Amino acid sequence: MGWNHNRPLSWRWFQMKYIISINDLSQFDVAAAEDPWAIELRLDLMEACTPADLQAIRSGWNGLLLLTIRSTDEGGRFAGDADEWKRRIELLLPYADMVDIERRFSLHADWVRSLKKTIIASYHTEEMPDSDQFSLCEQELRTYGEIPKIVVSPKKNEDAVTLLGYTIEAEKPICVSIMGSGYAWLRPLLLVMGSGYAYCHAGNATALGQYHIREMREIIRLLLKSQ
Ligand SMILES: O=C1C[C@@](O)(C(=O)O)C[C@@H](O)[C@@H]1O
Repeated sequence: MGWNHNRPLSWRWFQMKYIISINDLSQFDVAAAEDPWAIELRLDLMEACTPADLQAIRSGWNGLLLLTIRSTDEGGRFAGDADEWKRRIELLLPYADMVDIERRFSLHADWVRSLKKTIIASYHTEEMPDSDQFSLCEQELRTYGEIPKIVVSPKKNEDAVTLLGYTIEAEKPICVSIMGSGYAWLRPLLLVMGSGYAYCHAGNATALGQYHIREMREIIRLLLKSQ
């Protein structure tokens, strides 16, 4: 089922969900003050994060909490296996609403779902997939997660147009984004074309090409203001 092309773009504006990604718990209050849909804790980038830390965060935050452990193969700093991944996250899971799970850790998806957590099934590549590869990846991610997230690396302008087309045609919900700073301008356009989620920062980017949440909101407001 593709995006409902009959809906006005302004309707899409209300569907867009901004996630602020942080790599240090000291950034949490600044992120929460921007009132994002969710805050992502990049556990692979943090020195320490304890259940007590998350209990304190939960007491003052009504938004959604997303836990992410990004592998080194997909752009992060976690080099452990799936069982180490589970050990790293299990004591923190009670405080989370959502968990990002890469395919290599997906053998634990049923356990995460049994704890009533929403799964963002993610894949990050430094390549630009063709249509079949994108569709196959989307289908595989949907076998274990409610929200597939596909982050790719456009190499030329034609790839940017192609990626927008994949996003329009993909089943929803989906998160489609890009790696690197070369095509950062695609991030808001992917939102407009049907990606339901955008990762932003609130002062400390966790990835190249991220916009501050206020920038992203303003770009989207200007892009859609005539709708
Ligand atoms: O996968 C993503 C997207 C991201 O890499 C970005 O480019 O904004 C930031 C990560 O923290 C997040 O888990």
